[in-house]
Amino acid sequence: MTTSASSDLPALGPILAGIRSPDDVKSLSEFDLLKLAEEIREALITNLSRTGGHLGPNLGVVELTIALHKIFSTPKDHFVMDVAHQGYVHKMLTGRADRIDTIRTFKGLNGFLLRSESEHDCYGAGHAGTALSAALGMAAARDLLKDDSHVVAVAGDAAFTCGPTLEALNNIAETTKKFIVVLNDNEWSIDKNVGAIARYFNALQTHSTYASVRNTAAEFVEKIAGKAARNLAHKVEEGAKNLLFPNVLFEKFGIRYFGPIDGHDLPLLIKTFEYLKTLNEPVVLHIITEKGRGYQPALDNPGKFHGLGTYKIEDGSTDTSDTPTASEIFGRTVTDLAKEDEKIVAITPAMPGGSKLDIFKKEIPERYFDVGIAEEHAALFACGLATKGIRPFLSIYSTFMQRAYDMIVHDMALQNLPVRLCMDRGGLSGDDGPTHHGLFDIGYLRPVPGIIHMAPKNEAEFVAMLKWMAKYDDGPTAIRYPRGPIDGSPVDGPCAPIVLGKGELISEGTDVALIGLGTMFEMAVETKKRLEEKGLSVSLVNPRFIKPLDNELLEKVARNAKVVCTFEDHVLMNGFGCGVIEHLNDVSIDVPVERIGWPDEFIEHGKIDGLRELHGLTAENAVEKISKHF
Ligand SMILES: Cc1ncc(C[n+]2csc(CCOP(=O)(O)OP(=O)(O)O)c2C)c(N)n1
Ligand SMILES: CC(=O)[C@@H](O)[C@H](O)COP(=O)(O)O
Ligand SMILES: [Mg+2]
Repeated sequence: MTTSASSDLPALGPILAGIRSPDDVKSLSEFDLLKLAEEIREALITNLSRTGGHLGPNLGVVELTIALHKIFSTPKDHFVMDVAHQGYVHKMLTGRADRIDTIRTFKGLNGFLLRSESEHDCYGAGHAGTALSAALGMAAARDLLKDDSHVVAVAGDAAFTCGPTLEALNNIAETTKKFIVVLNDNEWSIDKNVGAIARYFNALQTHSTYASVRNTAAEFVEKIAGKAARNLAHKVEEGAKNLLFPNVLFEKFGIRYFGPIDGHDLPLLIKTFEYLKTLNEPVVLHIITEKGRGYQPALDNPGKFHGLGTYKIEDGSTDTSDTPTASEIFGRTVTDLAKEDEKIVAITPAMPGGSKLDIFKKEIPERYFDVGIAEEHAALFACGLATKGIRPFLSIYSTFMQRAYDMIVHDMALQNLPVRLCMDRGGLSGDDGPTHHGLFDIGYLRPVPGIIHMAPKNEAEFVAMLKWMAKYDDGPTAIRYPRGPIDGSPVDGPCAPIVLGKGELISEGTDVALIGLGTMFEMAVETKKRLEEKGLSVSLVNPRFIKPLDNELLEKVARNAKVVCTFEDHVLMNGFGCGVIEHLNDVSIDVPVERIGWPDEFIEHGKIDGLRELHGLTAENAVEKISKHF
């Protein structure tokens, strides 16, 4: 393997280093393609050990992606990848191999496909379930425009548990002819895939007719690729299971099913795509792959290596921290609460590891529900439970909660159902970038009548709020908390009791009123210190509640201030600060309000501190904005 001349270049093998565009893939011999696959795996394992990323999913699609670029021609043809976290190989084969060591780093390659990053990225993603619908749109446009491009949607087995995927399946056969779906089945979501669809796919792999169709499979390959391919028969028998296995699910959708075949058998994949390309009907190719293929630590622990930070190549070990993450505090607390209250249940849409509800699953499995990648269903399911007096804690990342917004309004709030919405990754998420930053939940929840929305400033308050939510049965409650630790300022003494709609007045002053929401309270504390060094008298408030706002406390500090400043890990548009401005206006308190928060734009990927500095979420900037009023 070629190592870079200097440590700042990616480690690329000679064949991979020579790939400047997919055309370079097409000119390679089968032998070199197999070598290329080895070099891509080396490059993924080596470079991602330094940057982190979605190693497991990408190791699973090396042969698939090579075969796609061997047979099809982007950007004329279109590859639409579901979630697109498995797009690193595609990036390397479309002229970005020399930047693979920048993946998910500031100003580096995005961790998902991105239209603005390359003409070969026809569609961006980050959230699951979008590929088939978007690809169908491209196919319909192709038919209208009468061009002859091919559209290939690549979706994992878990993506098929996602509502929009099934909505697309319902439409494909009535909308277009030439359309290829690749079902990349590795039996894993982030954690083990769940539900009836996962079991159905598994049944296709193990169906007893496999043995009886071996000859048929060999004939199938001969039909695809001519007699020469027949000598691949032993490969076919090994790699191609039930090639012609009648498949109810897809056939009923009017989609011809092929597979399952070995998704790591590069010659077979190439021959199969060569054949499928000639068909003028919607088809699905079911391939069986291994998540983490080629790297034993990832094969041994697909959940950990789905997406991770930096790791040691030799054993896949990662740095650990003694400081618990907010998710760990959440998982532990809700599990302990559930041991005291049999009405408490936990729900996750396919994120037991990320939400740390795997703690709950282990200790109280009978009251734990993983519903698959199905946020809309998760919210409705929680509503149903709540009608019967059950106390559902629904954990969904803030960004994925956007999927369930109508259920929050139409089902939860309108019926005043006591569902506990636990929005993990509330705030900037960092590495994953704009598709994953949880920067809009205040904006989309604040207008909803009757909803309660909280944000804790530190661990003690987080636990206290969860305990309060466990008892509060008079309607929906929501709490937002960050990715990583919530180790804000240590509590001086026990956490003051949580009282609905009441914030905390930490100090009173006559010049400036600082209101720091959630984890941004820390920045308000630092700002207070700097302002006092300038001789100013500062009030400091921990609001605790976004809704209902503590109007009495807000009026008290605003009347005594020459300027108010709010701090939030959320966009400024319709954020917490807007609520403050609205109320002060409504009670005719005419005091200027400065706001520290994210600008009205999608924030790129990168490390949180660097992005805060870049976009002015700092105590320094707060002091500068406030000082203009004196
Ligand atoms: C709407 C939404 N919910 C949850 C996630 C988190 N997520 C990212 S990848 C993934 C699992 C995808 O599994 P699969 O489609 O089988 O692809 P694989 O990683 O196995 O290749 C999940 C749940 C997401 N990206 N989008
Ligand atoms: C691709 C995807 O949506 C998940 O893998 C996500 O990247 C997980 O985010 P965390 O790392 O914050 O759990
Ligand atoms: Mg999968």
